[in-house]
Amino acid sequence: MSWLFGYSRPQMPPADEPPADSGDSGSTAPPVNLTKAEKRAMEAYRFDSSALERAAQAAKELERSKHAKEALEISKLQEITRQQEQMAKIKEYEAAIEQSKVEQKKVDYEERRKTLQEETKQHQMRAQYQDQLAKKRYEEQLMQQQKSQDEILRKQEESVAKQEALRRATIEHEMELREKNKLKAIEAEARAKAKADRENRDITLEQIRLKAAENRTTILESIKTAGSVIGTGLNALVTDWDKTLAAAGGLSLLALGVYTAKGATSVTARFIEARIGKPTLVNETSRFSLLEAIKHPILTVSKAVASFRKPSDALAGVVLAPTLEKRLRDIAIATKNTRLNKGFYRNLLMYGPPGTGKTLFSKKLAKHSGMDYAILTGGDVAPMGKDAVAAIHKVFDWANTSRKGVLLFIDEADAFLRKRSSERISEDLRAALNAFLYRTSDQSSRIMLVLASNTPQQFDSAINDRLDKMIEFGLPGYEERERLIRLYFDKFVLQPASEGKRRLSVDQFDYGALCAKLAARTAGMSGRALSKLGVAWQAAAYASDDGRLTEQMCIEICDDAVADHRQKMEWLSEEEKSRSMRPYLLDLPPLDVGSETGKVTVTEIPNTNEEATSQTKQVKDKTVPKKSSKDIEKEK
Ligand SMILES: Nc1ncnc2c1ncn2[C@@H]1O[C@H](COP(=O)(O)OP(=O)(O)OP(=O)(O)O)[C@@H](O)[C@H]1O
Repeated sequence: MSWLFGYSRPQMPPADEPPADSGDSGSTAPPVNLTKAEKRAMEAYRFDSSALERAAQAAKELERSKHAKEALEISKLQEITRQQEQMAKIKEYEAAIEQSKVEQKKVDYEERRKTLQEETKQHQMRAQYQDQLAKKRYEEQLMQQQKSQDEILRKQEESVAKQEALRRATIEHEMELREKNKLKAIEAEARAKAKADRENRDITLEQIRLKAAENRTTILESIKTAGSVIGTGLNALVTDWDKTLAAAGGLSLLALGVYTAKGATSVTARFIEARIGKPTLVNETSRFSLLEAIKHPILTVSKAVASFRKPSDALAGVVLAPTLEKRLRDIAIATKNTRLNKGFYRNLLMYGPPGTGKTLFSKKLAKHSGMDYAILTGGDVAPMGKDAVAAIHKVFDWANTSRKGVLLFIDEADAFLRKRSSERISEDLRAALNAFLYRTSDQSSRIMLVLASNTPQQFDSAINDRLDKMIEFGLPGYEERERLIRLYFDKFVLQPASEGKRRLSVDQFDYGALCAKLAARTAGMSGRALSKLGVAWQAAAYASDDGRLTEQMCIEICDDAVADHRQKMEWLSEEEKSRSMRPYLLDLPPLDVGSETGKVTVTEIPNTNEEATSQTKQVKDKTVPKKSSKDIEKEK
C-alpha cells in the first residue's frame, strides 16, 4: 500500500504470491535516507493491509468457485436477518420508551390526585372550622338574646307585681268600705226586725204553739204505723229462716252486681277507646283504626297496601345539605335497628324556620323504620283547657297499644312545652305540661318522641333534659334550592306533561339552566315556598290558552314569588323578627324594583362551594357579620 503514500516498494512480490513474512507484509521498510521526523510521520500512517489482501484473495477464489452465487445469496440472507434483528431491537426499545411514558403519566396522575385530595381535605377542614366559628357566634348571639329577654321578663314581672300590689290594695280598701256599709245595713235591719217581733210577740207565740202541737200528733201517728209494719215484717222474717237467708243473699248479690258492672264498663270503655278511634289531639296518623276504616275505606285499603311494600328510603324526596343528610341517614339507620331489636327510642328535637322539611322527614323516618306515626300540634293543647291533661294521657295510652311503635311528632311543640316560670302560661297549660313530663320521664320502646319548633329556646328545661338529639333544619342553600326546583319542576310540570293525559305541555328550552338561574334568584326561600312554585307553574300552564308553559312564564312566576316572600318577611312581627327568624331573614338577597317594567330583578348570588357546604353555616356566616353595633344598640 505504500504506493498510496507515494513510496515505491523496491521488491514487490507478485500479486498471487504470498508475502515472505506475513507479519511484516503490510509494513514497508523505511527508506534509508529518511529523517527521524519523516520516519515518525510514516509510522503514524502505517497499518496492516494483510487482512484486506487476504479478503481480496478470498474474493478472487470465491469468484472462481462454482458456489459463488449461493455464497452471495447466503451472505445476503444473513445481512437481511441481521437487519431484521436490529429492527426488532429498535421496536423493543420503542416499546420500552412508550412503557416508561405511561409509567410517568401514572405517577403524574397519582400525584395530582393526591394533591387534589389534600386540597379537598384542607377545604373541608377550613369549612368545618368556619362552621364551628359561626356556631359559636350564633350561640353567643342566642345567649345575648336570652339575657336581654330575661331582663325584659324581670322588668315585666316587677311591673306586674307592682300593679298587682296596687290592685290588691284598692280591692282591700273597697272591701273594707263595703263591709262597713253591710254591717250598718244589717244592724238597721236587725233593729227593725226586733222592734216588729216585740210588737207581734203574742201572735207569733200562739202560731208556734199550734204548729208544734200539730207536728207532734203527725209524728206520733207515723211512728205508730211504721212500727207496726216493720214489726210484722221482722216477725215474719225472723220466724222464717229461708226468707232471712234469701234476703241477705239477694242484697249481697245486688251490691256485687252494681260494683262489677261499674268497673267492667269503665275498663271496657277505655280498652275500646284506645283501639278503635284515634285521640282527638292526633291530627294525622298512619295507624289503622276501625273508625277511620269505616269512614274512609278506600284510603285505608291503599294505605294498608302501601305498608306491605318494601320500606322506602328515609330521605327519598327530601332535599337537604349533604352534612345534614348524612346525620339524618345515621339517625334513620339507628331508629330502624332500634325497632328491630326492640330497644329504647331516642327523642329528637328538630328546629329551624318553617317549611324546611321537618314533618316531611319525620313521616319518611317512621315509614323507613316500619313504625306508625302520629302528628300532633302543640297549639291544639291550650284551647282544651282542663281537658288537656286527659287528652295527653289518652294520646300516650293509645300510642302504647301499638305493636309497631309510634313516632309521635309534635309540631309547634313550644306552644305548650314552654318554660313553667313564664308569666304567660296558664294553670291548665302548666298541668298539661306536667302530665306530658310525667308520661315522658322514662325512655320508651314503644314511643319515639319528635318535637318540632321554630323557637326551641322557649322550651322548659325539663323538656330539654328529655331530648337526646337536636337537629337544625336550615333554609336551603344555593345547591339545595337548585335540586328542589328541579324536583318540583319535574313533579309538577315535566311528569304531567310527559304523561300526556292532561292539558299541559312545556316549551323546549334548557330546563337545567333555568333551574340554576331560578335557584340564584330564590335565596332565603324555604322548601315549602319552592314546592309552591312548582304548583304555581302548573296552575299557570292550565290557565294559559294553549296549556303551554314557556320559559318566560316560569321566570315571571318565580319573580312574583320572590317579591311575595319578601313582603311576608316584612310582615313578620317584631317579636318574630328578633327571636326565631332573624338568623334566616338576613339571607334575603338585595332586591331592586325595575324602574321601567316594575318587575322585580334580583342580584344573582354566585354558586360558591361554601354555600353548598352547609345550609346552617351559610345562613350564619352571612347574617352575623352584617350586624353593626348600632343595630345591637337598637335591639336592646
Ligand atoms: N327539604 C325539603 N325537601 C323537599 N321538600 C321540602 C323540603 N322542605 C319542605 N319541603 C316541601 O314543603 C312541604 C312542607 O314541609 P314540612 O311540613 O316538612 O315543613 P316543616 O319544617 O315541618 O314546617 P312547619 O314548621 O311549618 O311545620 C313539604 O311537604 C315539601 O313539599
